[in-house]
Amino acid sequence: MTVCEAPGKVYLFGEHAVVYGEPAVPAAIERRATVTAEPRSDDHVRVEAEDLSLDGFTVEYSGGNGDRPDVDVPTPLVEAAMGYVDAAVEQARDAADAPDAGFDITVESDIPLGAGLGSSAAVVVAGIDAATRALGEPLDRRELADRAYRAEYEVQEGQASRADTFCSTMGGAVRVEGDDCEPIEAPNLPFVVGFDGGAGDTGELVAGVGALRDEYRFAADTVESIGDLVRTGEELLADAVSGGDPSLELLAELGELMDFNHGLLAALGVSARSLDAMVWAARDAGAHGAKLTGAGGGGCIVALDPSDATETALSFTQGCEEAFRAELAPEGVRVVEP
Ligand SMILES: Nc1ncnc2c1ncn2[C@@H]1O[C@H](COP(=O)(O)OP(=O)(O)O)[C@@H](O)[C@H]1O
Ligand SMILES: C[C@@](O)(CCOP(=O)(O)O)CC(=O)O
Ligand SMILES: [Mg+2]
Repeated sequence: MTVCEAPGKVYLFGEHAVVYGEPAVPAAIERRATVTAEPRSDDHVRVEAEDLSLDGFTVEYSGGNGDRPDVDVPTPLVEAAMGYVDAAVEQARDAADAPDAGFDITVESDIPLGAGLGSSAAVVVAGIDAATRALGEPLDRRELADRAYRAEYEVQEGQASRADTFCSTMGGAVRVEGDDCEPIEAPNLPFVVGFDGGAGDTGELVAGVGALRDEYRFAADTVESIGDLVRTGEELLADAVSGGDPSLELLAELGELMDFNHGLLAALGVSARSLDAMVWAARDAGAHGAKLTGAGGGGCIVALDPSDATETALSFTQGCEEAFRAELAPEGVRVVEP
């Protein structure tokens, strides 16, 4: 039995624009998805994913030949829910050259689903790592990140960047621009997350931005402006002391860019009333800056505040279901010793 856990992430800057080749800076946070993989003697894959519905469900299906599970829920629902785990298993089989490998898989996660904290990437990264290790074919982290990206790309029908999967694999803060992915040094940023209890559809939201960008020159310019903003933010981070507490001046400058980034994302149509309400509650409480994180449409915002004021204010904000401090996760995917 092999158990691996991989972190979720927040975007300091650059989501959506990163899909079109602009740079982005996500940072891994200490909320993790844990995947257990146990090889089976047959080619079946049995998945237990308690978080996927209120009651959870278990499905079993066979490998490689397109068989779908026989369960008591509509097939599109199962496929939507199972897509990422399925794609992770396929990548592991391919990497280990074991097309008929079967697994018992268990997924547990404290990353809310579809809320912009990268639950899908964490599940895919931890899943591929656990399954390849279970087959005795562990991957190096670059290959793991690459295969996890391919899994997300496939499930999201070509609408994915490498940002989430690379960040979840490596941990810490990373910079992604097209195929170019590098860990970067970053100070210990005081992230506070507000979660509205809802979710957005990543594929649909990415497609919406794509359509605007195709239709209007000014929408394409907005995407490019996000890229300019990210480059400005990167310079600020490069000048900061890595690992230490950031200066108030740096927080103020990063916060201003986060506010700007939120405005540009809202212009691209991916914010929501609940996200705007949480962003304003954070700013009113004295956060240095606040923005939605991830695909948007609903889900989470991220604010910068070393004090407790933002977390407290968010917890009293109508429409905010949960507020929490998100510690930077310096370590990416890792094996959990039983
Ligand atoms: N705990 C989990 N168990 C199984 N699948 C999960 C889990 N968490 C996330 N997923 C998969 O990831 C999908 C959500 O991914 P996505 O829409 O990209 O949102 P995000 O990555 O922002 O959380 C879920 O619909 C599900 O398929
Ligand atoms: C919108 C996007 O930039 C980030 C999506 O993040 P999440 O899946 O909502 O956590 C898409 C991508 O980069 O693949
Ligand atoms: Mg995702």
